Amino acid sequence: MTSHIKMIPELSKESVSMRDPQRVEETLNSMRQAGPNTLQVISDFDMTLTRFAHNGKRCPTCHNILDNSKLISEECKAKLKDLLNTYYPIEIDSSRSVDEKLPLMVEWWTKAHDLLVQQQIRKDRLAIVVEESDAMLRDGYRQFFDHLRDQDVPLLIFSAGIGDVLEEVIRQAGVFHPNIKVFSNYMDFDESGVLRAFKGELIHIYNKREGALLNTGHFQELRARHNVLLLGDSLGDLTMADGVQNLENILKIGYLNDKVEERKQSYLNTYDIVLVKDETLDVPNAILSYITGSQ
Ligand SMILES: Nc1ccn([C@@H]2O[C@H](COP(=O)(O)O)[C@@H](O)[C@H]2O)c(=O)n1
Repeated sequence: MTSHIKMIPELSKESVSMRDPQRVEETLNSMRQAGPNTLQVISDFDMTLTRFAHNGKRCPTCHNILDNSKLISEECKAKLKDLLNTYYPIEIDSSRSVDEKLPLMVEWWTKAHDLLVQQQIRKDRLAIVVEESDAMLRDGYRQFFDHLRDQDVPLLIFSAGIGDVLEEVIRQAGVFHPNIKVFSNYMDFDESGVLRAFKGELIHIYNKREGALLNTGHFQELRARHNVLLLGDSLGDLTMADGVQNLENILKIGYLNDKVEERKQSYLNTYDIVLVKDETLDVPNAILSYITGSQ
């Protein structure tokens, strides 16, 4: 193993796999030399910044936080559960192509959002359902968020979840710092605070590239930050940095949470560092400390 990688003991964790450690070393070296002023972090949210499981039990996504809450009728809960049981296996099915999955993912998100809109969800109840949920950020989250704030490194959270719920999760954890920007599906409430639709273009798991290209203003503001640390948990997350201007170095870290054997090769082919069933932010934190010269 090479020297820079040795400097980051977390990369020797059992959960870590790398297709090309040499490339990881070279990228880390360039990013460290360029320093924190040239860095931006782009991260997915559900199952990337949040835990996939805790004590053997699945943790909820933003959608699941609402789906399982007291804001949803029993009948609607059953329908949302049916949708999850139908479409989640498709999302993680490595035998189907993205082209085949894409329309089915649009179908899932659209049907789920239509059901949520029928539930007359009140904006002022979101905080309480997040509080009562089992949502959990990954271990080491405080170090992750606080370090990026302290180093003035912008964090873009790019999520196909629900922006209002996501924001509430990080707000309640006390880490919704001013360096954070969120691209996600936001709820549209009427004047009495009742959900009536979702705003803007739908973001689902396979159209993050289009979402990135719609937000050129954000990437224009960050044009001097040509080094990117990208964190994701699906192959769709790999396109989250497609709007970055003057990209020089990108290091992609992928969490492989589910169907590990079937999917490991495709993750190794596309992510620089693959974290298998790792519920922590230890590796991203160690890499950030290294790049920003804080270790
Ligand atoms: N009705 C739905 C639709 C999607 N999901 C899950 O949300 C995840 C997307 O969010 P990211 O932050 O990872 O972009 C995705 O992995 C779906 O499994 C859901 O739970 N319910």
